Amino acid sequence: MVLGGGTAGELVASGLGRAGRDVALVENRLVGGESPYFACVPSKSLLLSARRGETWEMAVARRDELTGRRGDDPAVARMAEDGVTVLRGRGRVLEPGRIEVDGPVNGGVHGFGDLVVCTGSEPVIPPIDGLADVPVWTSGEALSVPDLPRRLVILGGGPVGCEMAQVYAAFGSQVSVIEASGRLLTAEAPFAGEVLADALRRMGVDLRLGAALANVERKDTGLRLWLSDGGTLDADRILVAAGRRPRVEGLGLEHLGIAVSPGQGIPVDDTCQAQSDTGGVWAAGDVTGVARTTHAARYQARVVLSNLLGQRREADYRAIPRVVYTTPTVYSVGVTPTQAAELGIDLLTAGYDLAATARAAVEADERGRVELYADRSRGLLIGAAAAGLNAEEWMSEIALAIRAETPLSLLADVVHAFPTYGESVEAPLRELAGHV
Ligand SMILES: Cc1cc2nc3c(=O)[nH]c(=O)nc-3n(C[C@H](O)[C@H](O)[C@H](O)COP(=O)(O)OP(=O)(O)OC[C@H]3O[C@@H](n4cnc5c(N)ncnc54)[C@H](O)[C@@H]3O)c2cc1C
Ligand SMILES: NC(=O)c1ccc[n+]([C@@H]2O[C@H](COP(=O)([O-])OP(=O)(O)OC[C@H]3O[C@@H](n4cnc5c(N)ncnc54)[C@H](O)[C@@H]3O)[C@@H](O)[C@H]2O)c1
Repeated sequence: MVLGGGTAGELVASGLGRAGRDVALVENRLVGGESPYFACVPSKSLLLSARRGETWEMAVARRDELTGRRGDDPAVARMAEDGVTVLRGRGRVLEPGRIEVDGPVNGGVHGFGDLVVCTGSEPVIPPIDGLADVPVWTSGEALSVPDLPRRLVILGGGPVGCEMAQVYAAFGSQVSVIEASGRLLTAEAPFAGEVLADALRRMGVDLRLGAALANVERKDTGLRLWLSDGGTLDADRILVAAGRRPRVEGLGLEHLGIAVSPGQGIPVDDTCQAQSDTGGVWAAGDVTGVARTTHAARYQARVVLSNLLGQRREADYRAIPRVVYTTPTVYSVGVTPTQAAELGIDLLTAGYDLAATARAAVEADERGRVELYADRSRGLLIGAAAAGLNAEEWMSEIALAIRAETPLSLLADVVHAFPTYGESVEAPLRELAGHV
C-alpha cells in the first residue's frame, strides 16, 4: 500500500507493479503530486518564458500546456499499465495492516502488508496578525492561476520566494520580498544569496531583508503591510513562501507506533524504513524531511523499491544537488561553510569569479561565482556552491566528485572545454589540491 501518489509514491508503486507485486496507490488529489502540476514544472516553464521575453498570456498558455492543464488522466493510465490499483481519496491507517480510504468510488477499508508513506509536504502559513483575514497565495496558486497582480508581496526569500519574485517581476508585477533573515537563500553559502539579490534588484524587485511581516490590513485600495523594522508596503496580493512542512498529520501513524512531531518528518533509517512497532513501514520524499527536492524523492523511492524487492540498499545524501532555477542559477551540493563549522570540519575554501572565464566575456555576463569546499583532514571535496548561468548543468561533475570521493589531485588534472563556464572550477581545484 503506497499512501500518497506524488513523485515518490508513483515511482514506488509503478516499480512494484512492474515487478508483479500486488500494489495499491492512495491519492486524494492528483496522481503525480506537486511537481508536475503545481511546483517544479510550472515554475521552470514560467522562468523559461520570462528569459525568452514571452508575454504573460503566452507564458500561462505554455505553462498550462506543460502541466497537462492539471489533469492526471495520463498518470492514472500509466499506473494501470503498470498493474497498480489507484484508490482515490484520503487514506488513514486504522490499525496495523488496515487503512481506510474516504473516496466515493473505491474507498472503504483495505488491507496491507507493507506501507510506504509518500504524503509530501504542505506550505507553512506563519501566524501573523491579519494574514488569515486576507486572501493569500501559496506557490500552488501562484503557479496555476492566470492572474498577474500589479503589486505582489512575497513573504520569504528561500528557493520558492526567489523563483517567484523573478517570474512575476519579469512579467511586469511590482514585486517586494520580505525575508526575516538578513539575506536571500539563508540556507546556502552567503555569496549565492548576494549574487541573486543583485540580479533581482536589477529587475526592480524591492528586497526587504532582515525585516519580518508584523501585521496586514485590508484597505480600500488593496492590502497594507507593516514590517517589524517600521516599514510599510502596499500590495494587491501576498504570496506566502515561508517554508514547507512534512505532511504527517491525520495519517493514523500513531496506530503503527510511529512518533511524529509537528513540523518534523517521519524518521527513517538509511534504508528509508521508519521506526515502527510493526515493521514494514517505509517513507520517501518530502514527508521524510530529509532532502526536499523531486530528485531526492525519486532517489529515496528507488531505495525503498530495492529494499521491498529484496535487494538491500542504503541512501547516501552527501551529494544531492539543491538548485534555484533563477537567472543566474544558484546551485549547491554537499555541506555549506556553516554546516562544516557546526560539524567541526577544518574547511578549505577556494573560489573563482565567473567573469574571469572567456565564456562570460562571450555571453557578456559578468555575474556569478563558484566556491568549492574541501575537508583538509580527509583531502576530499565535500561541498560546492555556484551562482551562474546554467550552473545546474556544468556543476554536476562536482556532485559526482563529492559522491565518488575523487582525489583532489585527479580532479585538478581534469580538462574542461574552452570556452565554458565549467573551466571556472579548474583554478579552485588546483588551489585546493595544493593545500591537502
Ligand atoms: C514552488 C516549488 C517549486 C519546486 N521546484 C522544484 C524543482 O525545480 N526541482 C526539484 O527537485 N524540486 C522542486 N520542488 C520540490 C518538489 O516539488 C518536491 O520535493 C516534490 O514534489 C516532493 O515529492 P513527494 O512525492 O515527496 O510529494 P508530493 O509530490 O507532494 O506528493 C504527495 C502526494 O500525497 C498526496 N497525499 C497526501 N496525504 C494523503 C492522504 N492522506 N491520502 C491520500 N493522498 C495523500 C498528495 O495529494 C500528493 O499528491 C519545488 C517545490 C515547490 C513548492
Ligand atoms: N528548485 C528547487 O529545487 C526548489 C524550488 C523551490 C522550492 N524547493 C523546495 O521547496 C521547499 C520550500 O521552499 P521555501 O522557499 O518555501 O522555504 P524555505 O524554508 O527554504 O525558505 C523560507 C524563507 O522564508 C523566511 N520566512 C519564514 N517566515 C517568515 C516571516 N514571517 N517573515 C519573513 N520571512 C520569513 C525564512 O527565513 C526562509 O528564508 C524547500 O525545502 C525547497 O527544497 C525546491
